[in-house]
Amino acid sequence: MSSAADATAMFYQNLQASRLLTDAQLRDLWGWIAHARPDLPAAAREVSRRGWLTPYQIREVARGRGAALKVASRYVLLTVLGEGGMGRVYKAHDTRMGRDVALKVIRRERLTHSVAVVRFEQEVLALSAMDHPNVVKVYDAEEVDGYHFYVMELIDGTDLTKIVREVGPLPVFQACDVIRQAALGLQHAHERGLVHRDIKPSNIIAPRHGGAVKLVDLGLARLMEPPGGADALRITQEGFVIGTPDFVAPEQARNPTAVDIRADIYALGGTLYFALTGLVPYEGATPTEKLLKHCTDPPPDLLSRRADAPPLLEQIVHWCMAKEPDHRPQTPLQLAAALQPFCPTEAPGSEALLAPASGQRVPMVPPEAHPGAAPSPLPAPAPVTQPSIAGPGSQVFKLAPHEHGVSVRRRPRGAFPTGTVLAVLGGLFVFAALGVAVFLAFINTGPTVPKPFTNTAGLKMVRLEGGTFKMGSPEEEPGRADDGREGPVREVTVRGPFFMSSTEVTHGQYVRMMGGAPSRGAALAARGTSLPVDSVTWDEANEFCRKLLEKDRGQAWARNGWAYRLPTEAEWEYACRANTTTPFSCGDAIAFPTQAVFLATGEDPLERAGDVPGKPLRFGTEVGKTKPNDFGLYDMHGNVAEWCSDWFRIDAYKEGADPTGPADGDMRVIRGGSFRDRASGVRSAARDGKRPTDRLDYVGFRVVYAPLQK
Ligand SMILES: Nc1ncnc2c1ncn2[C@@H]1O[C@H](COP(=O)(O)OP(=O)(O)OP(=O)(O)O)[C@@H](O)[C@H]1O
Repeated sequence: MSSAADATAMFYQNLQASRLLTDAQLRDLWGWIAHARPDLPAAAREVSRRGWLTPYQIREVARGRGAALKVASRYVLLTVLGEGGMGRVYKAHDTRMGRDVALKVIRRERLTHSVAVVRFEQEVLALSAMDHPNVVKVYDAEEVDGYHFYVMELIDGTDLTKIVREVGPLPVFQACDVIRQAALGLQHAHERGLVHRDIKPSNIIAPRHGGAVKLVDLGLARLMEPPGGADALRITQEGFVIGTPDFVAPEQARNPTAVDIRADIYALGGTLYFALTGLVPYEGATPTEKLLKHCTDPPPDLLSRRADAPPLLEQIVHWCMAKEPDHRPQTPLQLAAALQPFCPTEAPGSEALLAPASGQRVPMVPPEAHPGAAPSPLPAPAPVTQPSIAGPGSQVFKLAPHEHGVSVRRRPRGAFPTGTVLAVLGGLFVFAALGVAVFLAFINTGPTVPKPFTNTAGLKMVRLEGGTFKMGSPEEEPGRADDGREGPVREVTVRGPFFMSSTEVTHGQYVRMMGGAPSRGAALAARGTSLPVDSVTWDEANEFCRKLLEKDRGQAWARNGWAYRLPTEAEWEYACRANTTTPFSCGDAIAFPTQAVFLATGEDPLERAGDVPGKPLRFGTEVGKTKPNDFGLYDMHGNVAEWCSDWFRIDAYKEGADPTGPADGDMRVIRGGSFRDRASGVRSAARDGKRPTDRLDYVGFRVVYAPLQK
C-alpha cells in the first residue's frame, strides 16, 4: 500500500475508534474510499462534504483524538469557540437533549485544590439556579478524567471585545443598551447574593441577530482564589490580585476576596468606556501599572474621545468608576436606570451588532419602529490611540515586591472635572483614601439645586422636597383593587429635592420635541388645545426625556449630573399624595371635572357630586384645568394615565429609600388612571401595568428632573 493509502486507512480507523459516525455511515464511507482511493485530505473533504463532521472534529480524528470528542457519553464537541485564562469553550451537541450547547472545560491548574473543586461545584450550582434573560443559562456540570466542565446555553453571538475589534466603538445608544442589559443580568445575580468578580467585555456576549445580551462566567473568578482565601491574596501582603487588570476595581486589586457587587459596577463602567471608545480605561505597560492606575488615577475622559457622547454619559462612567464603592451606583439596577434614557431600543432585547458570518460592518441604526429614536449621525468615533483590545484574560498577577511603593503617573490639572487629582502614596497602597477624595471632590463641587423653572419644552417644573410617606392603600379603602396590587401599605422614602412637571406632557409639546405625535387627539390638538399626548409608548416617553435633556443643555437651570426621566412609581405616588393618606389628594372623594377628569357616572361612592357628562369622554381634556394638589401638580388623578419608569408586578411594592421596582418584567407601571376610569380607578394608590411597546389612547406621561445619584 502507498503511504497515501496508509494515511487514509489510518484516518478511517480513527473514525471507527471515535464512534462519531454510525455503522451505516462508516460502511458507506468505506465503499467510497475503496472506489475513489483518496488521499487523506480528499477523504477528510468527503466527510466534511457529507456534513457528518465539523472541520474541527475531522482534524481531531486525523490526529487520533476523535474518541476525546465524546464527553461524559452525552456531549459531542463540535468546535472550539474560544479560550481564556480559565479554560476553553466548545460548541457541543447534547445528544440526550438533542440541542447544541456551550461547554467550558476548566484548566486543570485552576482546580488543583479540593477547596477549589468544592468552590467550582458551589458556583455552578448557584449559577444553575439563575433564570434571567441577561444571564447565560447553566445546565450541567461534571468531571471526566480529572477535567471539570460545565454546560451552558449556546449563545449565537459575539463577545464585546470581538465586536469592538471588528466594528470599532459602538454607537452611543448601542453601547448603553448592551451595558444596561448586562446591568440587569448583574442585578439578578446580586439579588441572589452573587458577585461576578470578572466583568469585562469578553464576558458580555451580544446576540448576532437581536435578542438579549448575556453575561457569562459569573462567579468563576473565585476559582482563582487559592484555598487560603483572602489572607493568601492581599496584594499588600503577598502581591496577588484576581481579575482582569483592565477593568478591576481598586478594592478588588487590594483584596480580591472581599468585594461586593459594586466592584462589578466599577468594571461595568470601564466596559462601557471600552464599548464607546475601543480603549481600556487605563493604558499601562504591565498589569501592575494598570492596577495602580485603577487605584490612583481619575476615571478616564470620555468626551475627548467621543465628541458625540452626551456629557451625562461621561458622568455615568465616572460615577461607576469612583474609587470608593460608596460613591458608585449601589446596585446594578441603578446603573441600568441611569442608562435607560440613552437606550432607544425596545427593552429588553437589543439589536444584532454584527453582520452574519462575513463579519462585515453593518449600519448601526436604531430600529425604525421608534420614531425620533435615531441618534444624531455619528462622526466616526476617533480614539486618540489605536484601539487597544481588552486583554489579557483573567489572571492571577503577582506584583514584584519593589513595586509596592512606586509612585504613579498623574494627569495634569484640569483633565478631570474636579480640576485636581490627589495621588499621594503613603506607605503601601493608600489608594482608597485618594479615590474617595477625588470622587468626593467631583461630587461636592457640583452645582446647587436649581429654582423651579419652565424648561425648553414649556413644562413648568415643580420642586418637590422629598420625604417619607405611606405608599399603597389600606385594606379598608373603598374602591381598592382586590388582587393585592395596592398593598400592604409600606413606609417609603423619596429623596429630594427633585422636580416634576406640573402637568402631563401635552400633544403640542411632544410634537415640538419629537417632530410628530401618535396621539388620537391629534386633530383636536392641532387646533391649538393643550390636550395631553396619548398613544405614546414607554420607549418614546423615555426618548422625549433624552431629547429634552439635550435641548435644555446650557440653560440656567440645567445641572451636571441631573437628568429628565419618567418618575419611579414611588416618586409618582409621593407626588400625587402630596402628604395625604386619603384615597385622593383632595380627600375621600373626587369631583368631575373640577378636581379630576375621569369616567363620572354618578354611581361610584367615591364620586363627589359634580357634573356628569352625557356620554363618556373620548379623549383627555386640556391639561392644568383641574384643581392642583398641595404640591401644585395638576391631573395626577385621571385625564391620561402616566407611564412610570418601574417594571410592573402585582407584588412589587418595596419599602425603604427610593425603591425602583423589580429588576425586569413584561410590563411597565402606569399610574393615575384616566378619563376612561371610574373614580376608584384614579385613586392615589391605583396602579396598573402595560407593555412598554403598547400605544394606548389613554396613556401619556409627565417627567421628572432629578440627580442621577438620587
Ligand atoms: N455560552 C456561550 N455561548 C457562546 N459563546 C460563548 C459562550 N461562553 C463563552 N463563549 C465564547 O467563548 C470564547 C471564550 O470564552 P472565555 O470565557 O473562555 O473567554 P475569556 O472571557 O476571554 O476568558 P476568561 O474569562 O477565561 O479569562 C469567548 O469568545 C466567548 O464569547
